[in-house]
Amino acid sequence: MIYTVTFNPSLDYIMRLHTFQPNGVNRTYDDFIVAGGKGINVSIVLRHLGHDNTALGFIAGFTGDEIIRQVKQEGCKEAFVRLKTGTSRINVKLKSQGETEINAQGPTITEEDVATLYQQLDSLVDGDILILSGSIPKGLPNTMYRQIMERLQTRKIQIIVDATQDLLMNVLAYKPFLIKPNHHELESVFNTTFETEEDIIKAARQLQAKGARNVLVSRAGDGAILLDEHGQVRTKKVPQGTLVNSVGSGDSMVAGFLAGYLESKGDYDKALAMGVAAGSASAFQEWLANRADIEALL
Ligand SMILES: Nc1ncnc2c1ncn2[C@@H]1O[C@H](COP(=O)(O)OP(=O)(O)OP(=O)(O)O)[C@@H](O)[C@H]1O
Ligand SMILES: O=P(O)(O)OC[C@@]1(O)O[C@H](CO)[C@@H](O)[C@@H]1O
Repeated sequence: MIYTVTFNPSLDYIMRLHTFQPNGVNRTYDDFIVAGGKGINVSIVLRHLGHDNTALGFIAGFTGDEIIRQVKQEGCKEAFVRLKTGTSRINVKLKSQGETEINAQGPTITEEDVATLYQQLDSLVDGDILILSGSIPKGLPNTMYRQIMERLQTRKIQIIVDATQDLLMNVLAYKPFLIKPNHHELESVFNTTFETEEDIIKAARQLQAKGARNVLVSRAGDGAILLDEHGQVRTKKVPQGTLVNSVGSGDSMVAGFLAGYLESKGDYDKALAMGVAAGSASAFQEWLANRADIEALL
């Protein structure tokens, strides 16, 4: 079974404005609200691709109810821990001349809530796949994902981590199956700016040396680079298309990569191709791509 964990789900409020003026009254010409949070996006795209999965994580308040409704509507199973107080966050995505995102902090998660998630994770068995994706709310340590991996280390569970900074670096010793930093996240890990593709590969190699089995670096409109567990470096350009909404394209890439890997029984060329196609298919439309959109780009 495939499980995703989203510690900090959201409703994404996508607003389109002709121009965005700070300190003024701005009005949208189009807006909509969709369930979000990285793990949830991965769950939805996996489901769109025909892969059953269960979304785990923490949900609170009326926003949480709407997130659950949408997750179920998309056909995903869910077993979110319902928090007793607070509300799941609303993240604002402003699309005008550029893209501005305002991601809220999210509700407080108590030790008791985390213990409930641990109990759920204790039921995972050999062969399961777990995706830990996105930020964690204030108050939780940046060792959170590492603690989960430590707890599961005696079982043969493939774990994918999409996180930034210490939350990501702390898991490497536990040999995640896949990590997917974007190139800006990789730059900030190494506190540098990449000039060439070779610079990116060098940095990704260092993460592999620290334990990550596969490193997939996404580069938005410049495609992606995969350093696979067999020592191969593969690059992929994006297909032609018009950017409509890039929110969730990285998560779509993770879902596409995993689906491609599973469907091809471990062929990394196919996994990378499906990952890029899924990322771009979502970037070229208002929301998360369907299987037909992804196959068309493949
Ligand atoms: N402008 C674009 N044109 C074509 N494809 C794109 C574009 N932006 C993103 N993609 C596709 O999506 C993939 C992931 O994009 P990106 O590197 O922006 O991930 P990310 O930063 O994790 O995204 P997000 O956090 O917004 O979900 C890219 O590798 C590419 O396949
Ligand atoms: O604040 P985080 O957890 O880093 O990112 C949250 C988020 O920006 O990620 C998704 C896109 O990848 C959105 O659905 C969501 O709003």
